[in-house]
Amino acid sequence: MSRPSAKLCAECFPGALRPSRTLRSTAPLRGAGAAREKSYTTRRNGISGPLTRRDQGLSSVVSSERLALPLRSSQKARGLATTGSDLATSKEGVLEKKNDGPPQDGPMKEYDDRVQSGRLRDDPYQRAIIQNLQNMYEALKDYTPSKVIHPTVESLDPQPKQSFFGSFFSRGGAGQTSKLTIPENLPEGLYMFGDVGCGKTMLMDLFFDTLPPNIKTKTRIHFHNFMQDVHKRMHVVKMKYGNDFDALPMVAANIAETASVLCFDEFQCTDVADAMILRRLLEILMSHGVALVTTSNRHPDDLYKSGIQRESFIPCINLLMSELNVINLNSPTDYRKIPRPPAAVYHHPLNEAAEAHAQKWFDYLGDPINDPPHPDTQIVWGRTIKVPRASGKAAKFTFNELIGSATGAADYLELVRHYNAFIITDVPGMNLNQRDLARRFITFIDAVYESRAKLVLTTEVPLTNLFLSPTDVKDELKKDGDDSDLSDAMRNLMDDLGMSVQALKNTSIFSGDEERFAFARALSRLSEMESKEWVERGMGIGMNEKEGKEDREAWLKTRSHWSEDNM
Ligand SMILES: Nc1ncnc2c1ncn2[C@@H]1O[C@H](COP(=O)(O)OP(=O)(O)OP(=O)(O)O)[C@@H](O)[C@H]1O
Repeated sequence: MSRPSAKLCAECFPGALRPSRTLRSTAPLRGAGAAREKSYTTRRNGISGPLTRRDQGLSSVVSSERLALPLRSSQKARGLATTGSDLATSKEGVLEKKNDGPPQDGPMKEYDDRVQSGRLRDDPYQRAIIQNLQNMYEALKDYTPSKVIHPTVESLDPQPKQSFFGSFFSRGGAGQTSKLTIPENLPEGLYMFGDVGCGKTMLMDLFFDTLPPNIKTKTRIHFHNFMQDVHKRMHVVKMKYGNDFDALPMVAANIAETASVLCFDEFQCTDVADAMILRRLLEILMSHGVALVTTSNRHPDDLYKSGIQRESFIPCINLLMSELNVINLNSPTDYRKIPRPPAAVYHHPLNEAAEAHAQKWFDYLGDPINDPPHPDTQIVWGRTIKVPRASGKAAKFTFNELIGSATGAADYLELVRHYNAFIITDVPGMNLNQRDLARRFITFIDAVYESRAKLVLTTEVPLTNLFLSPTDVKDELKKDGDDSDLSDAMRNLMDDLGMSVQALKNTSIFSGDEERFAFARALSRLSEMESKEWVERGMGIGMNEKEGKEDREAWLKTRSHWSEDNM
């Protein structure tokens, strides 16, 4: 049966008839991105100095000192679209959070309040970013997203066969000029990037919490979880209409229906499956009038750096550069490194005391009286993950059991949905030869951190040497053959407990920036997760029954990430 092409068109998206900006994905959109270019600075652990090659690659970075940009005329545009996104029911029960909180004054006022009450330190770099978030808030106050128009099944039927990658990267026009249009009145989104621990997520959350009340639907989600959900939804649609069916527009329309503001934490692309659909996905979302805000550890130019078919991903980078305000949070402070009382959740070496340590925490975080330790299982995509010891909401694994039975982000996300405390014993020091194990373990640490769960470890070596021994680093640095570099890097290494980001940047141990960031972030997160505040949150320590209950509820609320609630 011959059916119309699956190319997105005005017929599927009548929004094209509204005043709009047309996307042309093939022509380099650098012009638009470059137009926003102001100047750039670099943050290397607070050390200023000549720009490195990588820094110079940040050609379109807007320095946070210069970020108080005027609103665009489109941001000022009012009332061009009709109301339509104030529906709050999600078809598949995911993705949406209804915004029916009290009217707010916006992120700037909230930041001031938190600084005044001592909850935040005043940080001039963050203030510059907040000014941009405040601008977006002002634009959103006058924004009425138009009604989402869902594509028809006929319009999405299969296109003629192409190569596997080719068909995904180019469907709907990555390789051609797309007919998608973005409404003129859509407030310009934000892409905030910067080093680990400098406050990107905190700023985005603050913005999310203070969105104006006219924004009826909003979602804040970890990007990993978001993409997982998108793939799941696509799978469901394809099961229904066939493998060649162009599921993405349908899925994107459903998402747009549930979120007129979409905030992504830790935007990244490490996976060809994501790379294949990202540009179209974001483009369709914006064409439905979804305003995007995202945090990332990297500039758009550095996304998917050594990925398969990287060149096909360039239109996605161009889209981010042209449609979002790309800003660098170059704060020199890693807030996670600010000393906090350690709660001794990590123990090394693997001696007799280590097992006692693990048991003590398992008893404390689990529920040995009502739910004595027992084996448990969780199912991910039809696969079984064995949990050797579970009690209450705590799970205890040896490192080998964990890495052997749960091996990827999907598994770890499933685990953090079911448990809120993890005791992992016998963690070995990992060196160059165990990169794979280290990668998996870092993914696990990220999942635990994101879900605000608690983590107890017994390790062979101190945490700072966990993924890399000083000998590895020394050997690696020697390869440079430059003594001054070597001593500098080694001094950094020693000064910063052997693990400064700068020293890592000088080595080739990690196969790319993606890994270096993941590694540095994991260490930063581990240090936050050993703080007394982290460990005691929700445990009601030193509180009466009522306070303890409130403390627990507040903590469970911070854990109630989108995926946890809804998947
Ligand atoms: N101005 C501040 N004063 C006090 N604490 C802060 C401030 N900014 C951020 N923090 C705290 O520092 C920690 C790290 O911040 P956040 O998670 O936002 O960093 P990030 O840049 O998103 O890091 P990553 O890239 O690793 O996700 C959080 O606990 C956050 O609440």
